[in-house]
Amino acid sequence: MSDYFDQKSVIGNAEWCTFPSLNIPAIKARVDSGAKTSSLHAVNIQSFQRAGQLWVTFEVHPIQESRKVVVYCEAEVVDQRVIKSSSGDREKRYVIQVPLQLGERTWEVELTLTDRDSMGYRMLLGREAMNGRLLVDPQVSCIFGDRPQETLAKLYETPEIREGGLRIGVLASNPELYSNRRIIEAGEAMGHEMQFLNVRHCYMKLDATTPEIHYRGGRILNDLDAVIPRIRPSMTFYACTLLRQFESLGIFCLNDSTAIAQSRDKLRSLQLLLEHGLAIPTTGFANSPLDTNDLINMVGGAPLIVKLLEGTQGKGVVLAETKKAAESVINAFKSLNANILVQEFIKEASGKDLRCFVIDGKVVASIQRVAAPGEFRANIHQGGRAELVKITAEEKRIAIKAAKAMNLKVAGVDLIRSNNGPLLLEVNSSPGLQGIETATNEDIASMMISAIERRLAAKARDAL
Ligand SMILES: Nc1ncnc2c1ncn2[C@@H]1O[C@H](COP(=O)(O)OP(=O)(O)OP(=O)(O)O)[C@@H](O)[C@H]1O
Ligand SMILES: [Mg+2]
Ligand SMILES: [Mg+2]
Repeated sequence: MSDYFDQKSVIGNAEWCTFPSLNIPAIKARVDSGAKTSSLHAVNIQSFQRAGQLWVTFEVHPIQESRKVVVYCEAEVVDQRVIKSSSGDREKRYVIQVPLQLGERTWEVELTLTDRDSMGYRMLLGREAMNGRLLVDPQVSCIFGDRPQETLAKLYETPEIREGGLRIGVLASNPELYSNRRIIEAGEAMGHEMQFLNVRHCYMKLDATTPEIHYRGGRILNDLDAVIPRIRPSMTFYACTLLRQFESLGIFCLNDSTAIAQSRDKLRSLQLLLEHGLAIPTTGFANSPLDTNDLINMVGGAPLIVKLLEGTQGKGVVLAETKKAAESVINAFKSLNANILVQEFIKEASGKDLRCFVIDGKVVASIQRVAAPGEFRANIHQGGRAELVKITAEEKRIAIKAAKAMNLKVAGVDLIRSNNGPLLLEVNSSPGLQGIETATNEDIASMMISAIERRLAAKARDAL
């Protein structure tokens, strides 16, 4: 029996812990043998690959009820688990394994990372981490010593602050997406503080005197210098509301809410492009199936293209080879209440289109996408491949003009080459980086960051 007690230390209901590998000298943990795993309250969790392994970067606010001290951490991910929180929500969390120092002893523990700071305690010490080592005396706390305010102030005297760098939020949905990872990587390499902001985790306070945007857990985002929106179509409505709020707080958005909203409306965009004197394939749109026949004639008859207004990645684009097929497809979509447009088929494009990446009124890279054999859609998602292309001066001029017409600072402009010259297909407000960076070897992510630097430098000069 004496052996049993020799191997174990008694701890109280709360203890100060140290995580040497995370550079956290002191964090107060709630001891909870009712919980299996231990958790650390982390925000801005972003995953990345290092030497073939999944890693995460995250920020810890080690001091209770304060967000002033921020420790930037990174650790290898050892597992991902779905955890049911006390509120009953299921959340997928990263698990890391790090040495924990408590008193004189140090041992490896598993921690799940979660961005919800539970009232007060920044850490929960669960029973798995205690097994074989610790016994709990629930009546006392801080048996291994307290850390008064002065001690904490000393321990955290040198929080990492990047001088001169900007605070840039990447407003998106998936931190693991190539484009989002690249933008964060490029921003950090250029000395900025990059924060991945999940659209769904942002919420806002509309108020005449103190408008705010909060991030899940309560962090306030009002002090950002800029936001890079990378909005997936399904999140357009909510994300644009958030962007309007950022704009009203004076935070620069690389692509503003109005421009994004109108670029997501295919018909509105085509109308705008025409208003600016840009050529598009002849396009028809009608509300009623009664007008199908004339609609088909309007765009020059079959073969023709039918497009779902809400489609992306080529999914809602159909080629109808004959008039009969066109009628069936149009009427079928209509009967499902889907909004569609019909468009003249540019056969001579032979499954190729051009993607021009425009930043701040310049074409910074362009590729040609070539459809898979037997396919007319050039989308990479439909098996198309990207290849290098030299675009003409006219194509360049059209791409720049299209981005400008849509008022987009960053745009992916899609063109096809017809017998009557280049025609515009669409302008994307969150163009992907993977295909185009890989094919051209250009560092487009850094160019996006530079656009923010230029803009904010100009703003600062104006303020002088
Ligand atoms: N009128 C047309 N004539 C010939 N080919 C076309 C025409 N419209 C579209 N295509 C081909 O189909 C592909 C997909 O069409 P489009 O870009 O309009 O829709 P989408 O790709 O679904 O939208 P998004 O690019 O926003 O994901 C084009 O890249 C092009 O290769
Ligand atoms: Mg497209
Ligand atoms: Mg599009």
